[in-house]
Amino acid sequence: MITMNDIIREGHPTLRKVAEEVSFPLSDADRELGEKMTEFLKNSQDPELAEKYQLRGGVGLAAPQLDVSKRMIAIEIPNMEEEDGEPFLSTVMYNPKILSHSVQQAAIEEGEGCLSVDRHVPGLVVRNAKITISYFDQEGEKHKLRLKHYPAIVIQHELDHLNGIMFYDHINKQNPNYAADDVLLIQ
Ligand SMILES: CNC(=O)c1cccc(C)c1Nc1nc(N2CCN(c3ccccc3Cl)CC2)nc(N2CSC[C@H]2C(=O)NC)n1
Repeated sequence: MITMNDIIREGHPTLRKVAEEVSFPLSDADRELGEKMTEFLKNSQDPELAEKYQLRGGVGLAAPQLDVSKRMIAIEIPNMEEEDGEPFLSTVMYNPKILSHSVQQAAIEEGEGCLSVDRHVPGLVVRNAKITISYFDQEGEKHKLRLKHYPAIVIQHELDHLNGIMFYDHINKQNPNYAADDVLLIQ
């Protein structure tokens, strides 16, 4: 199973590389890696397993964070309403791509965290509020998805990892908590 030891931290060059597209049919390695990434996110959200294996909670993980410079991300966003219900979004995306996005921007009011960043970096990370993405699943089927607000932010954070971008690259240097009046602040 993937643990925090497998996650590379800021300063590691792979986090600043542009990752390579994945080819289909998937190799066994790429298929298995996707499954392990999902397993990590689920474990990280389970209080007992997170405690037992000292995992930081995450809802997204990109292959470059495991020192694998490939365009694949795992997303595991729990359903905020009912406990133990179906997750809001649980999938591994291969060769994900933003097709279009809103003019409207949004940011998580509390800022963003990253499993590859062992420090609290305060500030608003302003992103597109709504995005339309395409991606391929494990079977090579192409999907198109429209997302908004928190899920859209999570996907953009993970997509940034595929292009060597860290969340704090977006934070306003002069005033980290600056966001224009029309930026939607997400709880
Ligand atoms: C500095 N302030 C903050 O971090 C911050 C502070 C407050 C609120 C938010 C909302 C913040 N922000 C933030 N919180 C998260 N989690 C909340 C806890 N959760 C989780 C943890 C444990 C079990 C189950 C779960 Cl569900 C996991 C996800 N995740 C991200 N990000 C940025 S986009 C990718 C995503 C990611 O997975 N990061 C590892 N940001």
